[in-house]
Amino acid sequence: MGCICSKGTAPEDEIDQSSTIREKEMNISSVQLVAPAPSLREDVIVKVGNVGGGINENAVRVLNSNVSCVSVQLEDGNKRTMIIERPKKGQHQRCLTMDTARREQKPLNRIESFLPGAEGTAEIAAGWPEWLTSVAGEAIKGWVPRRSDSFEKLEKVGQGTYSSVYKARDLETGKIVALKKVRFVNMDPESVRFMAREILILRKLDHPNVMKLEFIITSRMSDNLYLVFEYMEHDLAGLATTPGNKLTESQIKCYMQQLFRGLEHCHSRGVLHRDIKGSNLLINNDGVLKIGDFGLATFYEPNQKQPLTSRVVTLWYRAPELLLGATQYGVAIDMWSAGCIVAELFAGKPIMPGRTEVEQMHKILKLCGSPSVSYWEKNKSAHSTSFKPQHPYKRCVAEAFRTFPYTALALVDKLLAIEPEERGSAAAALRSEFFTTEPLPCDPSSLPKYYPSKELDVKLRNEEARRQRADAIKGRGPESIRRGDLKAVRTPEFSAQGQPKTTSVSHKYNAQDEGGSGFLIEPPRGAKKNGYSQPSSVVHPNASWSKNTGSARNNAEFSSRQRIQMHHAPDDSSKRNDRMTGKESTMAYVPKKNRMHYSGPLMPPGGNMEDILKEHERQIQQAVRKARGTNKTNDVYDLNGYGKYQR
Ligand SMILES: Nc1ncnc2c1ncn2[C@@H]1O[C@H](COP(=O)(O)OP(=O)(O)OP(=O)(O)O)[C@@H](O)[C@H]1O
Repeated sequence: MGCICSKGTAPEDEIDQSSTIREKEMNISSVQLVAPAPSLREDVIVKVGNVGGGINENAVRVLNSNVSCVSVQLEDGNKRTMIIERPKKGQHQRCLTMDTARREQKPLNRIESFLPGAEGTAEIAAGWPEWLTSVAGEAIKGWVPRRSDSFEKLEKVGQGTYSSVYKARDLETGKIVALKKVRFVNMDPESVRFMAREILILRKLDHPNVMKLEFIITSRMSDNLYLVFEYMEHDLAGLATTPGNKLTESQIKCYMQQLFRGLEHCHSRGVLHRDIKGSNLLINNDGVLKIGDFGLATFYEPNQKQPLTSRVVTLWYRAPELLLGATQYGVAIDMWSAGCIVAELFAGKPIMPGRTEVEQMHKILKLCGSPSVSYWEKNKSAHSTSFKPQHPYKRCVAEAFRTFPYTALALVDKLLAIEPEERGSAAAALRSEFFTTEPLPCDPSSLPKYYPSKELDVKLRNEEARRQRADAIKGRGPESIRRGDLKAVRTPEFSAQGQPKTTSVSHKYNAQDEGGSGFLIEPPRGAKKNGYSQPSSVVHPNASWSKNTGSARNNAEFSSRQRIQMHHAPDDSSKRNDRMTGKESTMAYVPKKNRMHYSGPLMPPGGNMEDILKEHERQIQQAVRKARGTNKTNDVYDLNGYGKYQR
């Protein structure tokens, strides 16, 4: 049993300094979800008891304006947790209370369900550290943090670019969970905002095929932040590459059906994932697939004018329009990635393992054919000049995948349409013959139980194999062609003018007016400055991003020319974040002949793509041979075919 009160006017300026809450018993039996009590700080509550309110009113005066959830002892002897809502101008201040007994009966972590969401006035920061509430208040609104000592860490199970993932036990429920420890350096507000975007998006989604964020762990005293998810034993990349594990057609259909269902849900909630790939498709021992890692996801609206960044999606799964620098795009980019995955599962290897953006685009054109003249017109950008092949290519999807079952080929053919509009929606994919004809998708519960087979497990397995070949291998192959280098980068979106947003830290996230991001334009999540470790796939146009950096260089439309300038006329003093190590390194001038380019459209405008690619491949081959200490052509990549898995 609890109560809700609404009493007394509280002008906004007064509440900023302190808050007086009065509560009056009312029946709010609809309150189901109750937060654990946040710790009570004595300096917060100066008076408990009647402070001038009417009869039967209890009141507390709260001094600290950041505190919005307090625990108090009422006159009737009951202990109560009071969650303070800050009123809008002219509105009454309200507080919500619930008694301890009820809380103990139902120790849930969410309080959002009884907050008047429609009114949007609640601002809850119960026990959150200030660095988080001040920057990411909206993302944690209505939630209270779980305490770290309520989980037992078991082992590390994943290492992402931005996080470490641990298997852990929830000591309250005994359930095994995954703790994703988010890395921040210096608590930079920008990296906190990127993380907040991920949290906001995860909270908006609720579907069996989408990873659910269950809790967040932190405390007032802590700099750490853990996101708590259901524990998933596998990921699709790991399963697909487990030796001897050949998926049947109906098993592939089962996984892909779940992928498209999850995508359909994300898209219906206005969320683009922007990094669909096998290692982000997590699978549990019941065969349930869930889309994970929403670190690159964004809110979008079909006709939104706000440009989005094109520097998203891991290279092998990146749609051609993104490679061409599109800043207005939609669900079709996720559909393209999904098409690459369907084909990969049937082919048994990634279908377009490009090492650079130029090479990726070249592989796409070789497989999917040259687009129409109007396509180039539509996607006119500095990039398109570089990418446009001199000779038209014929589409050869049907030929390349002739061994695929007919319905799979038809689906892949549709999803790998060069024109985004032709790829259709996730709902349309689910209605396709692929899912409706024999063999039908099997039931997830009928899928075999596997040994843990995450990308990390595969990495460890491969490392072990490499060690065994140690005699032949002197050192490692060029870092740039390892899969890690193909990672997309977490980037902010751009304001309509392409200017860095100057949103103040107290500005609330608003997917509508912020063009989907709601964050300041600052170094991409991953750039050294913002605290996340540096991701790998891009060279930033402006190596030393800073808050005051001019807009043009931060513009989503920074041209390939700018990147070309970085490669071809590097300033000795300029620095860049090393894509492989995450460390800042000086970009020294290298004589043109010996320079190797691993990322980004590297061609001067008007360059001959075929020649450059040939030279590029020759250099990579040479480097691989050198690294392996052998002159024999290595088996790392089949440069004419589809290549082998590299992890
Ligand atoms: N819920 C989970 N259960 C088990 N393992 C998980 C879970 N979530 C993530 N992992 C593992 O941890 C790895 C890293 O997680 P995630 O992809 O979310 O982090 P990231 O820092 O965004 O990584 P990336 O660099 O791939 O974007 C995953 O590839 C996966 O193997």
